[in-house]
Amino acid sequence: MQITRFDIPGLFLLKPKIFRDDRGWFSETFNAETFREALGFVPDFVQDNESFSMYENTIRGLHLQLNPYAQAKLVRVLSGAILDVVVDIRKGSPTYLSTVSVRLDATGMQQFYIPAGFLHGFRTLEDNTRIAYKVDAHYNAQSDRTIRFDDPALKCNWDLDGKEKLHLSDKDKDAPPFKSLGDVFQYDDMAGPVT
Ligand SMILES: Cc1cn([C@H]2C[C@H](O)[C@@H](COP(=O)(O)OP(=O)(O)O[C@H]3O[C@@H](C)C(=O)[C@@H](O)[C@H]3O)O2)c(=O)[nH]c1=O
Repeated sequence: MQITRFDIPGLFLLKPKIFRDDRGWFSETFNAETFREALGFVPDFVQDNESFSMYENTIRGLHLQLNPYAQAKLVRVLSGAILDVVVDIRKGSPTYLSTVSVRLDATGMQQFYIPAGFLHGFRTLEDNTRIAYKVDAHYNAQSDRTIRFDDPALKCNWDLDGKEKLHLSDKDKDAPPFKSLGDVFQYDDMAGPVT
């Protein structure tokens, strides 16, 4: 498994081994032992999610679940492509409010590991984009929060030129700014494994 690290410790881009032959290919998309060997820990994933977006420039996010339902996520693309965007919102983190944008696509088969304590969202880069992600805490509607994807206080790079027609849910269109959230995550409580 190939691992790429970022300026924010704890985020990883993983590229599992792909076995190609005359029929096509095979890949283990998650193996707890391989994950442990690569990163030194294994998230306790409890839920697998998929979403399908019909249109390019669909934006989902920025989302989080409050504790005790805060989620680490392992995101990959099954068809199409996304720009995945995260923001470190762990108060006291050396990289507090730093943000990373990373392209994931079906052909690259990259997987993006995002620890708990981050805002997460993505923009589809193609029509008919389907993503799959594992999470280590169950969905909890009462803990679910959304923050404006284009909040200027967050400086996220969505790689937009302003001319695109964006597709957002009503919830995401009406999302409040980051400052309304308050300090919901403390770095000392959730620094997580950094390898
Ligand atoms: C996320 C989620 C949603 N739902 C339901 C609630 C709602 O009726 C419907 C659609 O939910 P949403 O509009 O929140 O779906 P979506 O905008 O795709 O939300 C997702 O966005 C990405 C960026 C994330 O990071 C995820 O954690 C999640 O927040 O599905 C579940 O039943 N379980 C879940 O785990």
